[in-house]
Amino acid sequence: MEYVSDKRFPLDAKDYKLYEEVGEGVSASVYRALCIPLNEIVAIKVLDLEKCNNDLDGIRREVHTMTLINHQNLLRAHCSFTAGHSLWVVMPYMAGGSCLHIMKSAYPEGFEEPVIATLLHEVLKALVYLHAHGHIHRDVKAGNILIDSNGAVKLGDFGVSACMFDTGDRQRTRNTFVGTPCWMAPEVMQQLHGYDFKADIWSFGITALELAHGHAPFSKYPPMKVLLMTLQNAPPGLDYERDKRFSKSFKEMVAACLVKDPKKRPTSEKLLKHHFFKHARPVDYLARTILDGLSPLGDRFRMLKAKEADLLVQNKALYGDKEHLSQQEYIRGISAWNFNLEDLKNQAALIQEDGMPNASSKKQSEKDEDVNFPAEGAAIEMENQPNAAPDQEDGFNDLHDLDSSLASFPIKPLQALKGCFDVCEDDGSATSPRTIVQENGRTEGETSGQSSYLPRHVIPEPKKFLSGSVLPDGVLSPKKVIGDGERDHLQLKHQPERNFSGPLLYRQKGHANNPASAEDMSEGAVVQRKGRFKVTSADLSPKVHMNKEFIIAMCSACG
Ligand SMILES: Nc1ncnc2c1ncn2[C@@H]1O[C@H](COP(=O)(O)OP(=O)(O)OP(=O)(O)O)[C@@H](O)[C@H]1O
Repeated sequence: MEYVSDKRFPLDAKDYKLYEEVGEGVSASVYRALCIPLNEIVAIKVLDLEKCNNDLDGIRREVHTMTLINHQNLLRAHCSFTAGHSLWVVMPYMAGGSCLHIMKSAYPEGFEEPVIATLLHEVLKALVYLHAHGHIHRDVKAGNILIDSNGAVKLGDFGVSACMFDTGDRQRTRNTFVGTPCWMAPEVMQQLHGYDFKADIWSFGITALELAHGHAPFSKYPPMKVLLMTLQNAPPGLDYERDKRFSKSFKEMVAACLVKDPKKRPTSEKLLKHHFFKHARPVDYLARTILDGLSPLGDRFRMLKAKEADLLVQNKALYGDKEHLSQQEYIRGISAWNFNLEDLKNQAALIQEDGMPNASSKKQSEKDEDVNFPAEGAAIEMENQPNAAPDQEDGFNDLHDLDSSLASFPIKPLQALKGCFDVCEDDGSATSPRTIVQENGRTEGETSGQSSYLPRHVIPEPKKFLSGSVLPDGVLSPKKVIGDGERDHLQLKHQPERNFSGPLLYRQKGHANNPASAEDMSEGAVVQRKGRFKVTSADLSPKVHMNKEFIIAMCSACG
């Protein structure tokens, strides 16, 4: 169902009054606000453009998608404009907040099945619409499912969405590594043949588990481990024993989504017909159940933030290790993993510690080889389903040593890791492209020989890498909780500069004459964004080789 709003939201920060902060994401803070001329409460996402200087394409895409979409289950932006050094995206205020925040506040063990069915039903309708219009959301997760005070559900955050109809550089984004690791489909991690809207179906299945348990599978692990576990282990699922409270149809629906072979996953349209969704109720049921008795969103957000800050300090003092920090970051609701080379090295060290070559890993490898994927949309008898791995779902099993995990990959393992990190083996080969036809029919160049592990199509043009600061110094950082006095200051600092409604145009510094830009480009191999990571391939710069050395060191350390 589509809706049309003919209200005209002003494009000037002076027409809005910012109230409390109600959410925080990778590069943005979200505030409750009043649109003064319309006397309407809205949410304003304030993106610090300076912090996003590597990903302006992503921001442009998000805002563009948010203004074009028109479906009751998708969060549509009213308008957007720049204010000072920030981009403001004005959108409907969803007073219940995200499902993740609701769980963290009141349902740490997850929701009851009728609530889950109702939530997922609404989200799936949004996916059907997006997919039919050629979009892949690429970041379906509880943190991006927002609820209004009347129970209305909207899927938000198009920060990493991609359009299937795009051509050229933008289509190439479907061969980059974007998303949040726990929710990321194996084929997105592998980057071998590109991926399509079925990646959202995998994330949808992971989100179902997240809503059922209060956290996503593997959420306690750092991204490197999540990658390996997703690729090597049987898919997570609901367990007959542990998840007795859930129905067979729920378990079947999850199992149908979490099939490693994307071709065997149902389309969103087909999934919508699954009998599990017969249990979905009208959305006011959500208002009467999970929203009932909750304190206002701003208060919840402040309390969660304070609690999590305490926990972080405690855990750092107690453990000081990455896994606990990673878990805490997940609890914060923004899954804020740092993903840089030093982190990867540290994470590799963790894997080595845990990765004991043992009988169970051998057993697992054999088990994985036997994996049978259920036919698309077919009913699955969970008892006989070899690929459901409920005991691994929370990562209880030790991670196998890298060697055995490599052996159990359904594809060439190093290829998968190379896919993850865009390792190039041979500079020279980059100049001898061969032509491959991808599954999706596109024809792309690929390097030959060993370098064919790295599909050439994932190497963006250098112009893809935005470099340096796009805006002058003195950027406002709206990340901290602000008091009223500070808020006025914040609002004053956000003086509108240019109107970014409609097609967004960003000033970009050319990198040719700019040494700092060249540096940025070489770092393009791993684009770090808190919360998600996006790995793209730059040219064959020294830093890319650092990645290669790292992978090789890691492989030999674990072998
Ligand atoms: N319209 C809204 N109404 C109420 N709360 C919102 C709204 N939009 C976002 N939020 C809250 O702010 C949080 C962060 O917003 P958002 O997800 O858009 O930021 P992000 O930087 O893209 O984050 P991430 O990458 O972690 O998903 C959300 O998880 C949600 O709790």
